[in-house]
Amino acid sequence: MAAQVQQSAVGSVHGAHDSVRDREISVEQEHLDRVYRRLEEKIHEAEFLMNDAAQRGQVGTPGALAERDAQVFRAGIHLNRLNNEFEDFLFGRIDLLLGKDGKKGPDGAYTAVEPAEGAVREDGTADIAETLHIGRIGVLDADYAPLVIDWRAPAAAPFYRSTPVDPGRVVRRRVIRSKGRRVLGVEDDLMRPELTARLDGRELPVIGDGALMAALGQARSHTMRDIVSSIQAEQDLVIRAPAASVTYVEGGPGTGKTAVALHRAAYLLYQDRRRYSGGILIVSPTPLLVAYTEGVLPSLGEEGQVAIRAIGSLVDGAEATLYDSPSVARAKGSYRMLKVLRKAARGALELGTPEPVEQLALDAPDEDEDAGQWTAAASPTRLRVVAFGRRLELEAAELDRVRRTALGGTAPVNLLRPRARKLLLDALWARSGAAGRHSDPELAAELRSSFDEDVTSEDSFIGFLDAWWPELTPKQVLAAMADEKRLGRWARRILNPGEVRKVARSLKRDGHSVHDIALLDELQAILGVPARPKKKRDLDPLDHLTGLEELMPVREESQRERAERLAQERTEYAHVIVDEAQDLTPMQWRMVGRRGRHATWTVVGDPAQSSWSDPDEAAEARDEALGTRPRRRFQLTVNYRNPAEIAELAAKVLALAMPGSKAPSAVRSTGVEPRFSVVPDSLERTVRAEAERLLDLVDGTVGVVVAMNRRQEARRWLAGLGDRVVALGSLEAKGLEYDATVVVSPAEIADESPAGLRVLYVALTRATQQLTVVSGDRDEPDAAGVPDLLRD
Ligand SMILES: Nc1ncnc2c1ncn2[C@@H]1O[C@H](COP(=O)(O)OP(=O)(O)OP(=O)(O)O)[C@@H](O)[C@H]1O
Repeated sequence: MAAQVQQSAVGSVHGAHDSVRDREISVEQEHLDRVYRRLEEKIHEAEFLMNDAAQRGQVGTPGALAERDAQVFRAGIHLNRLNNEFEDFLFGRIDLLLGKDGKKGPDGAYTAVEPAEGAVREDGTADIAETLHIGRIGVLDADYAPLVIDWRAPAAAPFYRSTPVDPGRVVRRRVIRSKGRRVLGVEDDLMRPELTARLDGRELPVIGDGALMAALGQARSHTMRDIVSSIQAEQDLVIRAPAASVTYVEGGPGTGKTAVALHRAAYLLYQDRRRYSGGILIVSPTPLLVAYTEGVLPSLGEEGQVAIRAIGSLVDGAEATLYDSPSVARAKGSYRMLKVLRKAARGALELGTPEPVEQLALDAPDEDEDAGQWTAAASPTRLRVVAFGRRLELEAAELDRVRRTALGGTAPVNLLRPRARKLLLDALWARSGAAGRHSDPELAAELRSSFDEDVTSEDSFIGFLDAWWPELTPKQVLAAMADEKRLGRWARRILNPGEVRKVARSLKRDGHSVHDIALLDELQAILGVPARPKKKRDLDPLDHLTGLEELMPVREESQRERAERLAQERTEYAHVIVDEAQDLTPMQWRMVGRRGRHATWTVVGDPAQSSWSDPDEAAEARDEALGTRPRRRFQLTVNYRNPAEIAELAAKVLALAMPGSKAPSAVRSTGVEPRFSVVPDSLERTVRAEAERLLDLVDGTVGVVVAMNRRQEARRWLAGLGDRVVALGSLEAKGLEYDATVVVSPAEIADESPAGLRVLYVALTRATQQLTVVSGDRDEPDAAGVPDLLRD
């Protein structure tokens, strides 16, 4: 295919400059054409090999064949997806001075890549010795020379790590913007502006003001974009950090923690696909953030092995749909709940058989309408059986004793049932008087075993055991806790009476809160699941992964379906990434910890944005979940989201919320100051008018953030304004961003919970361009409308 030279989108006002830009675009276009020609060749090869292999069966060593086929076949898949989905398959280029690669760092990237001696002449001139193109996947030409280097390969690291302060061999770093097969533009950053560098005898041209600024200024949609073409050096260090142990990342709002976490998942898969076939779990705070970030991994060519799940969706068959008030959340999230649950799981046994058992099973997702009510047939208080022709009976006191002894075991409650059964038989045997009948131990044992058989085959015994030691499900126990008196008993000296009342009331509601999900998971561990005959299931292709087989399921099952299926089947993962980690309660840390007992971890968060009121307790739980694995700590310091004007305002709240902590520095300024608006009469009219004004000003999205208890009415305020604008409760705004935001009543948000100031800090840091703060009386605005909380 002939190279197509594309016209620059920029007009010709700038004359000579534009012709240089056009020439540079056409240079990149030629390269992209070569890449596509090569990909087409590979897809043909792949089809040929596939057909050939199908006709002739396996030839050669299966591993080697499969590996080779997989490579070409993967190229085919990528080509299809490139044509359909990717806007910028090839996105970067670096022009390098002559040099020798230095030492490899622990992450496999070259760390000390300095120019060779003599690469820069004394007069400040130098020649470009090597040019590398960077893209979403690697492509080699027919001679195995790289046409495109995968962004995750060590050789691509200088594209991200080189800075004017520490340029290494990189002279010019170029971001290429393309759509499908068409190059649309280029943006250059000069890493060594002091040099006069030549490429093929011509001076190296530099186009544009840098790609980062161009990316940051773009309008936002309701889905996050990948940042693969503009990852910054400090972020790249985190993405490529070795997987072993725990990678711990802190950074203020907008420093790219979520973006980095997602790119890290893609990087880890690239590094060691086989190891991570055990699955990567990304835990996100809200379903909104899951929906916002879901597209990033597919855009990086990865999805199958990564499950992104909200913290309220980690337990299959239960989904968080409700919010708890701060005081209920505080009780349910705290470590104290562990003791309450242990007591409840044991206490629930005494309540007898829940009715109907199946309807409340944890794995019956659609049938939990009764979760708030505990309808039980009372636990039997007498056991009557006939054995060896005699009637035997155990009364309430004896049954109680047996139950207490059985519960003295350390196994999960449901797994103690065999022990309880054995103790019942012992008690009945003692009553039978048959114990001393034989002195010969063998005969005595025989007699006992026929006694046991006699008793256990009786319907009355079987029925009794089912009612007296029913197999409990987590949902049943949680439902049993909705009774205030009962909960009061189980939580004596653990929760105060006010907490008992509120927690019990919250459990009466139809549905579960995000905090209930962690309780259900804990109960599952406390109760245990008795072994059942395993269901036959199809062979998991990942169990026998070789290059080719890995790709086969793509045809029968979409990547997404496969990811969902695997996510459901999996209970433990090879790597766990926790986003917004500062928000996890102790009980949630326990839940997440159970999913990564043998995993390596990446934990990203910002203590200043924590909505959990007791950070010390949460830190203790986190340390317990992460165990003694060594930690590698990183700090992200640059705010890519908020313009300086907005970051400065938010920093005032940070100073109140966490005195002494440092806000990240904003990377850009827009000259647009935040706007302050007071409510003259109707809050609804003020907010709606402001949202309309902002919708006119920005191309992308507008978020209206209100206190949690106003979110329903706020949705009504905005009715009919279209889907570019959304209303959010303050806790729902976590991790999201909008072109413009309206923050309604800082005082209301701050007063809503003990962590209210930190929640307000989150709300104020969501905007990429414009922020309006609307104040009511409670905010005590000054003459300029600035609320008390945001004044100097
Ligand atoms: N290197 C980068 N190039 C371009 N955009 C970037 C870069 N790093 C971050 N961003 C953008 O900055 C914004 C903030 O990123 P992200 O949401 O990952 O930050 P965060 O640290 O998780 O923020 P928060 O703590 O507020 O949730 C996003 O729009 C992201 O795409």
